[in-house]
Amino acid sequence: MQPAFPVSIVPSSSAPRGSAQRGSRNSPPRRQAPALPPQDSLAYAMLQAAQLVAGVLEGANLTDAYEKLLKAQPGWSDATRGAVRDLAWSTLRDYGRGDAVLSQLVPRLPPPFIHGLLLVALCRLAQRPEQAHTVVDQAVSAAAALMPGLKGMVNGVLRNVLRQTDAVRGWQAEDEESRYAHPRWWIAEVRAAHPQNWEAVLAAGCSHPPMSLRINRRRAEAQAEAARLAAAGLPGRLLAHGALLLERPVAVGRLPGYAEGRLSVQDAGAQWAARLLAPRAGERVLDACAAPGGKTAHLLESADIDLLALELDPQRAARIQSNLERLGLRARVKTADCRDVDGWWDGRPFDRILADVPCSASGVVRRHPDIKWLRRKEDIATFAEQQAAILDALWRTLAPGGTMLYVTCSVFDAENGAQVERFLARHMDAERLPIDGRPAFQLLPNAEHDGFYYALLRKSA
Ligand SMILES: C[S@@+](CC[C@H](N)C(=O)[O-])C[C@H]1O[C@@H](n2cnc3c(N)ncnc32)[C@H](O)[C@@H]1O
Repeated sequence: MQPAFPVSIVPSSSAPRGSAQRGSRNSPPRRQAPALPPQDSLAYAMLQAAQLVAGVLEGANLTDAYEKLLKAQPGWSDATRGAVRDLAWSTLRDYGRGDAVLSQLVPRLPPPFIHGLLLVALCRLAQRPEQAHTVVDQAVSAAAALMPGLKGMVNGVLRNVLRQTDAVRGWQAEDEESRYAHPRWWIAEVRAAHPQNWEAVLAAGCSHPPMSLRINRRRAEAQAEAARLAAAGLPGRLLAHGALLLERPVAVGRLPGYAEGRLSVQDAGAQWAARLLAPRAGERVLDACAAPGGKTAHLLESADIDLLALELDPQRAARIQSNLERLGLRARVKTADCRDVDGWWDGRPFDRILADVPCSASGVVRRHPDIKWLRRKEDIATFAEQQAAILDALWRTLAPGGTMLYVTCSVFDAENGAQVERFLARHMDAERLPIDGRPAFQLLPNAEHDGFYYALLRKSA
């Protein structure tokens, strides 16, 4: 799968000098800071990606940091935005691979920017070995712009890597974290939960994610919409449950029909939620952890229901409203902690509840590769506690005979099967309804969809 924006960025020496270059002929003479490379150069994209990677190494959220950067750089071309994104995301997907090499070649941990830059360069060298010398030159230019005193070190390390390709392969193969590009504890969790498929799950976690669309059946017909997109150069395949899997990802702004609310971007795995909960016209439905509202909207597209959407984070709650407006849908949206039932519930029970709980996001790690670097094993128990509290609180608000769909985008058992087992042990009035003949529906990430877990729980009448 190709990245959304193929990186077609030129080396800095052949690029025209861009507006990012500091100083001008008319400026008064002063001590010159080293010039930034031109914006359309690989060196510039590497420099920006290195800063994003360095931020993550110090604990920053990648998506937030990237969005902040885009706001600060409104003049970037699509190519520059795409190149920076692709370099940063690819580098972070490669967890452990660069560090297996650096631990052999660099005696002391370099400053975060240089550490990030070396990781970006190593990832790019692995992706484009035929451009090895350009990659090294561009990495050195990036270092020269921000930390000129360390450009010789960057040059030396990367040239060493080029001279020792067999040794590099050996170091990476020896080390489990490098071989599977995931933290060791994570590998162990996946291996225990999915003994037959653990290597495929880890490989999917390092791949480029697919892009799927959800057709708004109130405004468009699936086959006709797929044909319209194909005619516009965006071919795709309709999957059995109605999701349209695009052959190639595309920027949302280039999707015809998006602004008109005929379609939304939603992973094919996430599109099972509305089908499995299957609300009927007139029912009272609660979407308890709703932002940004993808599943809320799908539920409303599928039936005329009375829906309450809850969300803890007020900024994220605002995104639900704007998504619903684009799609021509209506729901009551409330900012609330769904565990604080007395604070938001009017006492009228719900026929159906969607509990799409906060989780480790280990099933969508290829979209958020910073979580491989930031999560700790202990976080899983914290998520599991939070999930149990949410399930117990919501159960009070479900009508006798009603159903609750428990959803995570995790591949860890503590958040999935083990969580549901513990819930069933605590609630004698709960039974698990089989999904397609199985006790639960675990979708493992692959080329069609991300990783999700679904369990359907029914309250005794
Ligand atoms: C997995 S995301 C939901 C995705 C959403 N269902 C969708 O399909 O677009 C979980 C959401 O739950 C929210 N959340 C976390 N704890 C919550 C709580 N106690 N009450 C309500 N919302 C909560 C998070 O802020 C986050 O937006």
